[in-house]
Amino acid sequence: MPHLRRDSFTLLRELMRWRVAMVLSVLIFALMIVLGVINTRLGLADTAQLAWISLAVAGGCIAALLALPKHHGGTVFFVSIAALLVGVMVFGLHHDRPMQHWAYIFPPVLVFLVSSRVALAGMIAFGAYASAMLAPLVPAIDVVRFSSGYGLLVCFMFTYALLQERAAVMLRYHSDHDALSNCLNRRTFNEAVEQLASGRTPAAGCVFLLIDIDHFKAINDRHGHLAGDRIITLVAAELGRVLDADMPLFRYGGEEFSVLLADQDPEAARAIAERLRAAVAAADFQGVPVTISIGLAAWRRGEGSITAALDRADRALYEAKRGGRNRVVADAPTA
Ligand SMILES: Nc1nc2c(ncn2[C@@H]2O[C@H](COP(=O)(O)OP(=O)(O)OP(=O)(O)O)[C@@H](O)[C@H]2O)c(=O)[nH]1
Repeated sequence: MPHLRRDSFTLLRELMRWRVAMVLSVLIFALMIVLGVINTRLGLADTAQLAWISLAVAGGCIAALLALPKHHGGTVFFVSIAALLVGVMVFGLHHDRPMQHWAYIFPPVLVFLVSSRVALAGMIAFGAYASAMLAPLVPAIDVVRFSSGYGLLVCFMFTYALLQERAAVMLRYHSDHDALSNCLNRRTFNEAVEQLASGRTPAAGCVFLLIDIDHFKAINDRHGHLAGDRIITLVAAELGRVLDADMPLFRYGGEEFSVLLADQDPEAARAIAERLRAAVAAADFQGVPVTISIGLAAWRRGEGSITAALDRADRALYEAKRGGRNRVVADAPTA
């Protein structure tokens, strides 16, 4: 759907990032209280002080995360940590203090921020940078030890990020598609319509096609519901064959489909609808005669609401049914 940019998953990812940042901050806060108390009891003033400073930083992070909008908060948190880690490396070099243990935090931080491939490039670059910083400060064997440990961590984190990405792609597919017809589902349709209406896509208008299988109740009654299901799947496949890749097909309801033609001229849209109708009428559905009726309505930004256009398409579909079925009808303004 090139014209219909969908961003609910991006938003979800940003909200998850905020949640992870929050959980992490709270855990570090709790850990620092424990470390602060233990170090104070052991009389280790320096490390206790470090724990109290970290406690204050974690507390500040929690406050900032609560104050920032959730879809930015997590990103700001992880970008700040990544910048802080680079700062720590530079600080270590300038003060002759090896800081390699901090470098191990970088891979998980990066994995929360960017895609697996970008994270891999970033992790390698940071590892090389940290090793180069370490080289003048410690014996060569310690640089080798650090690089080996860090390299292993990179392998694990990259694999984890790849798995996460794969799971997200599958989850997204299943949440966007209808299991019976394999078309995009009604939720995706609603989201596409909402994005068009709110101007979050470059498209300035669209044509809706509402498609309904004719006499489907009779098909179910005569051939059984399983055969009915099979016909829904086959009709969807036939419609998909006629439509171009940038013409999304949705399962709108039971035996109803919809097509959203972004920035399409109504005349051309009508020709597409005719091609769909003719293709279904000519196809062989395992000996069952199947036809479809199509209602069509155009919408342009600034010319009435998008739901009113959908309503017009629905009324045009009703006219197609009333006119004898197996036909395309455009509503009056579109025609
Ligand atoms: N097999 C099957 N049937 C479904 C599904 N969803 C809806 N139906 C059936 O589709 C039928 C739709 O019937 P109606 O809305 O009365 O319309 P129709 O018989 O297609 O007649 P017209 O639309 O007027 O041509 C109902 O009997 C529903 O039970 C489904 O997923 N599978």
